[in-house]
Amino acid sequence: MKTLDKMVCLVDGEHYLPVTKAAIDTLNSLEHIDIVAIVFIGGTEKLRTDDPDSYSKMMGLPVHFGKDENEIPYSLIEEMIKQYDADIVMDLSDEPVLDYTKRFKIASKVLSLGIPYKGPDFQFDPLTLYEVVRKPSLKILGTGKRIGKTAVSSFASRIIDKNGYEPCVVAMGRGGPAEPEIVHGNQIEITPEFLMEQSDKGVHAASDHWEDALMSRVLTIGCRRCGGGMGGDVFMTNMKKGAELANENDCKFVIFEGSGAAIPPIKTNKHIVLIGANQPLINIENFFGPFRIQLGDLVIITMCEEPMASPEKVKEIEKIIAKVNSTASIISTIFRPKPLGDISGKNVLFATTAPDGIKEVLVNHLQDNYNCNVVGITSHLSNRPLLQEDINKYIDKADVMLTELKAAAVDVATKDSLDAGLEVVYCDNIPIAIDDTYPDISESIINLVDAAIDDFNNFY
Ligand SMILES: Nc1ncnc2c1ncn2[C@@H]1O[C@H](COP(=O)(O)OP(=O)(O)OP(=O)(O)O)[C@@H](O)[C@H]1O
Ligand SMILES: O=C(O)[C@@H](COP(=O)(O)O)OP(=O)(O)O
Repeated sequence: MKTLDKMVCLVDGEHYLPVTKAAIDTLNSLEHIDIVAIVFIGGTEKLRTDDPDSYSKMMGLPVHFGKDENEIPYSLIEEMIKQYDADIVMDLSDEPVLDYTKRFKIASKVLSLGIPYKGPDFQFDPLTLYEVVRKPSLKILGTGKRIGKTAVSSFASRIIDKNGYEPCVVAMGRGGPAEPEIVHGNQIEITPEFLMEQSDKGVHAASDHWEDALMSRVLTIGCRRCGGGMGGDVFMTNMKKGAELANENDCKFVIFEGSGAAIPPIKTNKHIVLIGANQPLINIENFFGPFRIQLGDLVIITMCEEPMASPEKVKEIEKIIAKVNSTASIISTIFRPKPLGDISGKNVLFATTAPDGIKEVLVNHLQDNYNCNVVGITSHLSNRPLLQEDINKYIDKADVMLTELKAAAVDVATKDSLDAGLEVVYCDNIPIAIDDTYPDISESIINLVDAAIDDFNNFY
């Protein structure tokens, strides 16, 4: 049975008023729709009156106008949703009043108020947010794949753990398990041989929860997800079950980690949003980039160095974030590799998913800081045939396989190396602020955790 939807309609002056009125009457005649307000969003070509009273009289419903007829009244739309406690916004406007960018901006505002935004051939739905966590929590989400959510999540959980908050991480991924899987990263030793055993069982042993468990040594819960909508909702996930497991387990703070640009469908107290400086500006500034940015209490921009991004591009991204979300702290960062084992004096083959253009920087960092000799590097960890070629090329010269725990790290890199008698050492990626004008990353994370705990205590 359909419930009654309180609807706010967006109309313009490019439509002849009787045409708009006919559409409004059609909608209002449907039993499940109750139009509570109309917002006039611009356009003058067929507009005979811009007097709200006479327009409202003609429509037989309250019509609200913005202050400037040449601007889309975004705030007025938000106000009307709140004032009328609307359930849905229906867009009866079109070009030239609205273009794609303006429509995405309206969509972002409507979705962040938790209701759908609908037009003749589209509907965007708000995020699914299950209210299941019974502990203070935060989520880490991002604007794309491989922009550093796992690296930052591992870094954050280590800091949070070190400061005595007893965290656990619930991660979802497209290679995650059918049932949420608990990994006691704080208790078990995750060796290459152990990961091989997992991989031999047919599971994705480089999935994010294994990486989190290995890098941060805290309890992690691995979940799966399939599909990712434009606003970040997923088609299918077992993360709600994962959250319920976190409730039952021995931890006091929960970190939910997104996958690609998909957002954990769990209501949390605070949000860290990650943006890759390598991503096209259009995806950060347009579409549902701003929707994600506005969720952030802390926004971390990753990969803020050449060749991924020029200093000018990083500044531009910072400007976009500050415009969309003036209250969030922003930290621009780079990643540097940190081996989890001793590689000093060794000949190293390094396997990574980092872009080719940064290879030399990574090799120099490893050689300068870990007293090793990098005999080969492959950036093809996520392309099995090319990875195999690179491994064949260098394996005879190496004593150690140093690899990120991602993609084909276990089933190819670890397997080949163990077979060839090499030692396998896994490698973390550490976020570092690009200069000291930015807030300290660790301090910012701890402040956010404290704020999440306050928020949780106020609510309960
Ligand atoms: N200096 C660097 N410059 C650019 N990229 C780097 C650098 N160092 C590491 N990287 C890459 O950054 C990426 C971080 O990956 P990570 O798994 O943390 O991202 P993610 O957002 O969690 O991805 P997913 O959506 O798969 O969960 C890796 O591909 C890593 O190789
Ligand atoms: O399955 C997972 O855990 C992650 C990461 O897998 P790797 O790419 O690290 O293997 O995939 P995603 O979140 O991008 O869907």
